[in-house]
Amino acid sequence: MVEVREFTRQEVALRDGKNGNPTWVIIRDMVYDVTPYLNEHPGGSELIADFAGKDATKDFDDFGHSGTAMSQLKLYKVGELNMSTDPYTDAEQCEWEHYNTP
Ligand code: HEM
Repeated sequence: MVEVREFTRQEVALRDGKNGNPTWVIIRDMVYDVTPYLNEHPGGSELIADFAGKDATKDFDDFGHSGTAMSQLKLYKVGELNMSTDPYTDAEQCEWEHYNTP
């Protein structure tokens, strides 16, 4: 069985694109290293760089990215968010679930 790598939000936050760090983003509980994609992004590198080390789910969805964008994203997956250590408080978690529930 392939082992899924899990990361906490704090671990992802260390990959903030600064000081030579890679640029990781969280989208729907998945963790992506989009460093090689920054300069290929049709919306420009800045829009993604703003979310380096952070959760970009809402903004990614708000733009209404195509299926192509979603499949591009898959190429950069490095793991999943470790939900059991998620530091979100209950209230934040509710808000999170609110915009992630179809
Ligand atoms: C992190 C992974 C991301 C990937 C793989 C990605 C991929 C893409 C792709 C493939 C397109 C071309 C249109 C389409 O197929 O939908 C696109 C366009 C665009 N994206 Fe992203 N995107 C990402 C993140 C973001 C974020 C976080 C934002 C906003 C905060 C953003 C804003 C935009 C905008 C504004 C365009 C339109 C550019 C234009 O047509 O002038 N993207 N993106």
